[in-house]
Amino acid sequence: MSLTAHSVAVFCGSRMGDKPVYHQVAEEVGKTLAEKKIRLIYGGGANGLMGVVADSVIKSGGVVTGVIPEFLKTRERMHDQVSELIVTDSMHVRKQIMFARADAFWILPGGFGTFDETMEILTWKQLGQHKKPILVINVDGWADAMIAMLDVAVSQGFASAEARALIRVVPDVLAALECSILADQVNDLPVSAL
Ligand SMILES: Nc1ncnc2c1ncn2[C@@H]1O[C@H](COP(=O)(O)O)[C@@H](O)[C@H]1O
Repeated sequence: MSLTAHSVAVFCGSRMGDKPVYHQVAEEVGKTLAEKKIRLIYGGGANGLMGVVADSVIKSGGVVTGVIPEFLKTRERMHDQVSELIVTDSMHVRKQIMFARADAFWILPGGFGTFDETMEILTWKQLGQHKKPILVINVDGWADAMIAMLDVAVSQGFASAEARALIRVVPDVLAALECSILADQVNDLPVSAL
């Protein structure tokens, strides 16, 4: 028997990006999570695509946990309408809480912070620290270059094909949902391990 995730961490931009389709898909992600009664775990800001996803979940009657470090409360405009807001004293603790609370990770268009979060969650999986699904929603090819970089690491002998298979690229939100199946999970990482 397979179970769909109860909570999904969405990593995406704190900016809007340059294409309307990014905004549209971020809204669709929020609506879908709310309709499927899946809790959104995210970075807690109201800016950019992050804010769009959170607003969309809230508008559709869903549940949102925002996790934001104290030092980013102003810069990322902390969202004050979320169901649960966790303010951390560091970026590391934010990442740890988001990791621990999520059953799966969805990656939407974003910038350097999104890349960092994606690589970290992928490398933790490569090191056997979790088995949670990681899905890149490749909206209008935004992730092509990032995926190409992973493939180059494999072709140059720096990563295994097995490790490359730990992150999946999907075309849309529906596919991400279908791939977000609960896997056996290794115990959550203690903060001290980061
Ligand atoms: N180095 C980082 N590690 C984790 N998360 C980060 C880092 N830098 C920024 N972030 C957060 O990621 C999201 C999205 O950032 P974008 O650069 O807009 O993709 C944001 O909440 C950052 O605080």
